[in-house]
Amino acid sequence: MYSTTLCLPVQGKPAERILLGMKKTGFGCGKYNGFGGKIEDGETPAAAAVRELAEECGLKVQESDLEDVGKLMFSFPDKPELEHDVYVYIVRNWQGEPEETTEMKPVWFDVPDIPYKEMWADDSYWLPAVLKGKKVTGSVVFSEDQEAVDYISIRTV
Ligand SMILES: Nc1[nH]c(=O)nc2c1ncn2[C@H]1C[C@H](O)[C@@H](COP(=O)(O)OP(=O)(O)OP(=O)(O)O)O1
Repeated sequence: MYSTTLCLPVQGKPAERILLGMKKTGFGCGKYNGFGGKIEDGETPAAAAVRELAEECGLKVQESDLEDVGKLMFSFPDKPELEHDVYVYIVRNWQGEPEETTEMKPVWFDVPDIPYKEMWADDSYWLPAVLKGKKVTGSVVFSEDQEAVDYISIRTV
Protein backbone atom coordinates (compact mmCIF):
# COMPACT_ATOMS: atom_id res chain seq x y z
CA MET A 1 0.00 0.00 0.00
CA TYR A 2 1.17 3.54 -0.67
CA SER A 3 0.22 6.92 0.77
CA THR A 4 -0.76 10.12 -0.99
CA THR A 5 -1.87 13.66 -0.23
CA LEU A 6 -4.80 15.74 -1.42
CA CYS A 7 -4.83 19.54 -1.03
CA LEU A 8 -8.02 21.55 -1.40
CA PRO A 9 -7.50 25.33 -1.76
CA VAL A 10 -10.66 27.15 -0.65
CA GLN A 11 -11.87 30.71 -0.20
CA GLY A 12 -14.22 31.60 2.66
CA LYS A 13 -15.00 29.95 5.96
CA PRO A 14 -17.26 28.06 5.62
CA ALA A 15 -15.94 27.48 2.11
CA GLU A 16 -17.59 29.44 -0.71
CA ARG A 17 -15.21 28.57 -3.57
CA ILE A 18 -12.84 25.68 -4.15
CA LEU A 19 -9.97 25.25 -6.59
CA LEU A 20 -10.03 21.87 -8.33
CA GLY A 21 -7.74 20.59 -11.04
CA MET A 22 -8.68 18.68 -14.17
CA LYS A 23 -6.12 15.85 -14.05
CA LYS A 24 -4.37 15.50 -17.39
CA THR A 25 -2.17 12.46 -16.72
CA GLY A 26 -1.82 9.40 -14.49
CA PHE A 27 -4.22 8.03 -11.88
CA GLY A 28 -7.60 9.80 -12.09
CA CYS A 29 -6.88 11.34 -15.52
CA GLY A 30 -10.01 13.15 -16.85
CA LYS A 31 -11.41 13.85 -13.39
CA TYR A 32 -11.54 17.05 -11.35
CA ASN A 33 -9.70 16.52 -8.10
CA GLY A 34 -7.72 18.26 -5.41
CA PHE A 35 -3.94 18.56 -5.85
CA GLY A 36 -1.65 15.85 -4.59
CA GLY A 37 0.27 12.69 -5.24
CA LYS A 38 2.46 10.03 -3.72
CA ILE A 39 4.42 10.68 -0.54
CA GLU A 40 8.06 9.96 -1.28
CA ASP A 41 10.35 7.86 0.90
CA GLY A 42 11.45 9.84 3.95
CA GLU A 43 8.94 12.62 3.30
CA THR A 44 6.24 13.63 5.79
CA PRO A 45 2.63 13.90 4.56
CA ALA A 46 2.72 17.67 5.14
CA ALA A 47 5.96 18.13 3.17
CA ALA A 48 4.54 16.04 0.32
CA ALA A 49 1.33 18.11 0.31
CA VAL A 50 3.30 21.37 0.04
CA ARG A 51 5.49 19.95 -2.74
CA GLU A 52 2.64 18.45 -4.78
CA LEU A 53 0.48 21.59 -4.56
CA ALA A 54 3.32 23.68 -5.99
CA GLU A 55 4.18 21.09 -8.65
CA GLU A 56 0.61 20.62 -9.83
CA CYS A 57 -0.78 24.18 -9.81
CA GLY A 58 1.96 26.59 -8.75
CA LEU A 59 0.46 27.61 -5.39
CA LYS A 60 3.08 28.01 -2.65
CA VAL A 61 2.11 27.27 0.96
CA GLN A 62 3.90 26.69 4.26
CA GLU A 63 3.25 23.52 6.23
CA SER A 64 1.58 25.76 8.83
CA ASP A 65 -1.01 26.74 6.17
CA LEU A 66 -2.22 23.11 5.92
CA GLU A 67 -5.40 22.33 7.82
CA ASP A 68 -5.53 18.58 8.40
CA VAL A 69 -9.11 17.54 7.61
CA GLY A 70 -8.75 13.80 7.64
CA LYS A 71 -7.51 10.58 6.15
CA LEU A 72 -9.24 8.22 3.73
CA MET A 73 -8.34 4.75 2.51
CA PHE A 74 -9.15 3.57 -1.01
CA SER A 75 -9.10 -0.03 -2.14
CA PHE A 76 -9.82 -1.88 -5.34
CA PRO A 77 -10.53 -5.57 -4.67
CA ASP A 78 -9.35 -6.81 -8.06
CA LYS A 79 -6.29 -4.51 -8.12
CA PRO A 80 -4.65 -4.67 -4.68
CA GLU A 81 -1.64 -2.78 -5.97
CA LEU A 82 -3.83 0.35 -6.27
CA GLU A 83 -4.75 0.36 -2.57
CA HIS A 84 -3.68 3.65 -0.99
CA ASP A 85 -4.53 6.13 1.68
CA VAL A 86 -4.89 9.87 1.31
CA TYR A 87 -4.06 12.62 3.79
CA VAL A 88 -6.54 15.42 3.07
CA TYR A 89 -5.76 19.09 3.72
CA ILE A 90 -7.57 22.38 3.22
CA VAL A 91 -5.52 25.51 2.52
CA ARG A 92 -6.81 29.07 2.77
CA ASN A 93 -3.54 31.00 2.50
CA TRP A 94 -1.03 30.73 -0.30
CA GLN A 95 1.32 32.70 -2.49
CA GLY A 96 1.05 32.90 -6.24
CA GLU A 97 -1.77 32.39 -8.70
CA PRO A 98 -3.07 29.01 -9.90
CA GLU A 99 -1.43 28.04 -13.17
CA GLU A 100 -1.94 25.16 -15.56
CA THR A 101 0.82 22.56 -15.48
CA THR A 102 1.50 19.38 -17.44
CA GLU A 103 -0.46 17.47 -14.75
CA MET A 104 -3.43 19.70 -13.90
CA LYS A 105 -5.66 22.47 -15.27
CA PRO A 106 -6.92 24.44 -12.22
CA VAL A 107 -10.48 25.82 -12.19
CA TRP A 108 -12.34 27.70 -9.41
CA PHE A 109 -15.85 26.44 -8.58
CA ASP A 110 -18.51 27.98 -6.37
CA VAL A 111 -19.31 25.33 -3.77
CA PRO A 112 -22.90 24.76 -5.06
CA ASP A 113 -21.44 24.12 -8.54
CA ILE A 114 -18.81 21.52 -7.60
CA PRO A 115 -18.83 19.04 -10.52
CA TYR A 116 -19.26 15.83 -8.52
CA LYS A 117 -20.21 13.86 -11.66
CA GLU A 118 -16.75 14.60 -13.07
CA MET A 119 -14.93 13.66 -9.84
CA TRP A 120 -14.05 10.46 -7.99
CA ALA A 121 -17.37 8.88 -6.95
CA ASP A 122 -16.49 8.97 -3.23
CA ASP A 123 -16.04 12.75 -3.15
CA SER A 124 -19.76 13.55 -2.89
CA TYR A 125 -19.89 11.48 0.34
CA TRP A 126 -17.24 13.37 2.28
CA LEU A 127 -16.28 16.65 0.57
CA PRO A 128 -19.47 18.55 1.59
CA ALA A 129 -18.75 17.77 5.25
CA VAL A 130 -15.11 18.88 4.94
CA LEU A 131 -16.19 22.15 3.31
CA LYS A 132 -18.52 22.77 6.26
CA GLY A 133 -15.58 22.43 8.67
CA LYS A 134 -15.75 18.73 9.64
CA LYS A 135 -12.90 16.23 9.74
CA VAL A 136 -13.34 12.88 8.01
CA THR A 137 -11.88 9.42 8.35
CA GLY A 138 -13.00 6.41 6.46
CA SER A 139 -12.60 3.82 3.85
CA VAL A 140 -13.88 3.33 0.31
CA VAL A 141 -13.99 0.14 -1.75
CA PHE A 142 -14.37 0.63 -5.48
CA SER A 143 -16.06 -1.70 -7.94
CA GLU A 144 -14.19 -3.68 -10.58
CA ASP A 145 -14.37 -0.82 -13.08
CA GLN A 146 -12.58 1.44 -10.54
CA GLU A 147 -15.36 4.02 -11.01
CA ALA A 148 -18.35 3.14 -8.82
CA VAL A 149 -18.27 2.94 -5.03
CA ASP A 150 -19.12 -0.58 -3.79
CA TYR A 151 -18.75 0.12 -0.09
CA ILE A 152 -18.09 3.29 1.88
CA SER A 153 -17.71 3.98 5.56
CA ILE A 154 -17.04 7.60 6.51
CA ARG A 155 -16.96 9.09 9.99
CA THR A 156 -17.20 12.86 10.35
CA VAL A 157 -16.35 14.78 13.51
N1 LIG B 1 -10.98 8.08 -4.71
C1 LIG B 1 -10.29 9.23 -4.64
N2 LIG B 1 -10.92 10.38 -4.33
C2 LIG B 1 -10.26 11.56 -4.27
O1 LIG B 1 -10.88 12.58 -3.98
N3 LIG B 1 -8.93 11.65 -4.51
C3 LIG B 1 -8.29 10.55 -4.82
C4 LIG B 1 -8.92 9.30 -4.90
N4 LIG B 1 -7.96 8.35 -5.22
C5 LIG B 1 -6.82 9.05 -5.36
N5 LIG B 1 -7.00 10.36 -5.11
C6 LIG B 1 -5.99 11.40 -5.18
C7 LIG B 1 -4.89 11.22 -4.21
C8 LIG B 1 -3.74 11.85 -4.94
O2 LIG B 1 -3.78 13.26 -4.76
C9 LIG B 1 -4.01 11.54 -6.40
C10 LIG B 1 -3.34 10.32 -6.94
O3 LIG B 1 -1.98 10.40 -6.72
P1 LIG B 1 -0.96 9.43 -7.42
O4 LIG B 1 0.36 9.71 -6.86
O5 LIG B 1 -1.45 8.01 -7.34
O6 LIG B 1 -1.06 9.83 -8.93
P2 LIG B 1 -0.16 10.75 -9.79
O7 LIG B 1 -0.41 10.25 -11.16
O8 LIG B 1 -0.54 12.17 -9.51
O9 LIG B 1 1.32 10.46 -9.39
P3 LIG B 1 2.49 11.39 -8.80
O10 LIG B 1 2.07 12.84 -8.94
O11 LIG B 1 3.62 11.04 -9.67
O12 LIG B 1 2.67 10.99 -7.38
O13 LIG B 1 -5.41 11.33 -6.47
